[in-house]
Amino acid sequence: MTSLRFKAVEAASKKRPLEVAVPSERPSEYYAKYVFNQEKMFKYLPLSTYTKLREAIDEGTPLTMEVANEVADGMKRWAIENGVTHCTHWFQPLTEGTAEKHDAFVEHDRKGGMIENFSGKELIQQEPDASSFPNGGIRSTFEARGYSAWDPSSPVFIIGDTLMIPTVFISYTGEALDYKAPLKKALAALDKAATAVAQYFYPNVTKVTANLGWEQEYFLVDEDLYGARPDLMLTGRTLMGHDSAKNQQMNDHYFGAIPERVAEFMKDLEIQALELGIPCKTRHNEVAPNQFELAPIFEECSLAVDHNMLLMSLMRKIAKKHGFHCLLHEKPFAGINGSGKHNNWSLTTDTGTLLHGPGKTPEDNLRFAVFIVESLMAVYKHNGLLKASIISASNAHRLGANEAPPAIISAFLGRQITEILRKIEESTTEELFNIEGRHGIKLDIPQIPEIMVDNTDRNRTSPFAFTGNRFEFRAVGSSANCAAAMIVLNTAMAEALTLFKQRVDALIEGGQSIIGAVLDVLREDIKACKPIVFEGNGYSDEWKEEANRRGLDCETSVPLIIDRYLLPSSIKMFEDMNVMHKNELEARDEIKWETYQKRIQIESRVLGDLCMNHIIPVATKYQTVLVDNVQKIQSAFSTEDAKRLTSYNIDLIEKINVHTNTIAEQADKMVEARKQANLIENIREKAIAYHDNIVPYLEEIRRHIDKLELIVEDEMWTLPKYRELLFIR
Ligand SMILES: NC(=O)CC[C@H](N)C(=O)O
Repeated sequence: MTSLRFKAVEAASKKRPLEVAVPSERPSEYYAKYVFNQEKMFKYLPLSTYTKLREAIDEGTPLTMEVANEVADGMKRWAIENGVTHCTHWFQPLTEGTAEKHDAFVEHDRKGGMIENFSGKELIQQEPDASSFPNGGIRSTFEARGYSAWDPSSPVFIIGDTLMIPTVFISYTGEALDYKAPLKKALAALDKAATAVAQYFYPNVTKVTANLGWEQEYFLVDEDLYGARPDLMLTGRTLMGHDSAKNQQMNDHYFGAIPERVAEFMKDLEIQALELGIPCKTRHNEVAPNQFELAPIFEECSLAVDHNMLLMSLMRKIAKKHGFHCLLHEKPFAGINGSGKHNNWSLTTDTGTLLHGPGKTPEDNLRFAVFIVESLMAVYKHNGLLKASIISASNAHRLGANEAPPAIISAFLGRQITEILRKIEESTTEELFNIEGRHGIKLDIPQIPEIMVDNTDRNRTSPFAFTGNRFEFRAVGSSANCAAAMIVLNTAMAEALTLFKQRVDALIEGGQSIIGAVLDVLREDIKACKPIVFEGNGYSDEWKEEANRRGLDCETSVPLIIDRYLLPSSIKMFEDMNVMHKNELEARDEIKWETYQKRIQIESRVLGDLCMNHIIPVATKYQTVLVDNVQKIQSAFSTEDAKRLTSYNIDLIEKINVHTNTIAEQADKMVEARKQANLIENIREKAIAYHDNIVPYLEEIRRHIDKLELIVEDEMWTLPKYRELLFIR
């Protein structure tokens, strides 16, 4: 069996780039080819239907069944022209993936034949009968029905022979069972709160949209090598593997020339993504060997979430075609960079103002300061909850090292913004107002240059960094659904702005001018949110101590971080902003604890198997070779010479013994610990037991395996090594 590794290495080394046929049209021409976008709506729908659908999209007015039927009819014509035979509701259950169940267009024509039909009812609502989606106890099996309902603001698209209809997924009793439903509500709450505050400065604003630009990091590993690593296949990460002598220390991969096989994969991916309307912009080698990144142009948040989910599934599929496996795990390899999905977040008004961007007038800059400071208030007040929104069994491995932020949420502002906030805080309203001749008053807030030198993503240890006209939430993990983080961030921002407005309005009612009232409350908040601002090295031990003193959430245990969804401040925020009720939050936490516990359970089982079926047998076999050698030397030489000649191998034999014994012993204890943990009924307690009692074994066992990897003869080692996984492409 040793040969599986070498066969895989050989097969992988022989692979050549798979040349991709590039469409004859330009990207701008095939962009959104498979999306039922505005252009297609206009072409395939009667004008009155088109207008009503646009109203539903822009203003959220519900569609009547009559209009839905007309829309379905137009969609069907477009779909059939593209060879489509099936349709499905496409939704985002709480599994981190997406779900679909295809139905063919066909129906009996009552004359013994078939017709192809697609009705408005099928478009707007389905009842996926599967009761097996995670529901955290909300949906008991006797009411197993869940509804999926079309969200007209997310465009319908085609994949292969199927018309994909993006939907929200809710229970029979109306609770959200997915990421999309609460995201939509969070965005609505944000729109309402941000519009009201933006109107202090720009009375014409009627809508505020949250933007999201994600950066997807990923690894590509040759599929043959992947197939020879049971841990990668079953857990998405390597549970063992000694460092490669060369890894990322030369910094020669980052932004280097893209390897040819990978370049063809990227080309293929981008063509298909563009055809689905994903505006791919950037591609490059990331820091770790065999690590890469793709980032599109930012989009409206909910659409960006759909596009990221879609992209992740395209990546997995297209990678296979090119003989790769795409790893989206946050930390597939120990000791080198992991993969994040930095979420660039900003707000824009329907009048075209970027609320997180500086402007030209002093009023613009006051508005800018308000939106920056209220973002900080949101992050400060809910820093523990924000951490809960990004934490998972896999992301926990990534945080705190190799350019990923630590498990303490803080915000980075940069020198210029800090200076502006200090000036506002320290000046009185009178000082900030300049009487400007007959034109009345002028605000004396310093100009902010559009390019802020220290606001690139230079502070890579900051989880929430201001980068010039947006915040970059860097803590989000590569495999996550961005919606989890975006639900919390947008809801927290909605709450911060609502509270801001309440206080400003109270001052205005008391006779203050608008600007004066805004300044007073802003000054209060600049002071209040200071503990969240941190410009230094997030990895240092001093920061951990300092953050603790500042009262920031420093918890590192995943099951305990998950608790933060049920803090009184979290429940109040979600309920006040009408995003989720307590029972929905409880259900989500149940799912999170269960997912965590199961992932650790799987890792622990896989590692147990690897120990028994690979590591110990291989090490013992090599030990026998050594023993054989020792015996032969002893029979050929004098006792004295033999002692000298065998001392090195005898030492190795003993070392192997120590490691294999420890591995066997620890693996037994790990099984015992699992048995104990499995007796626990309460899912939170069980997750805690897995975290406290099983995870340490995974680490300890790995340490001994990695030592053995250095001792055992290379030819005998059955599992592809880090150098092979990371450098063959
Ligand atoms: N260049 C980078 O920004 C590296 C980011 C890093 N891979 C992360 O985990 O977030």
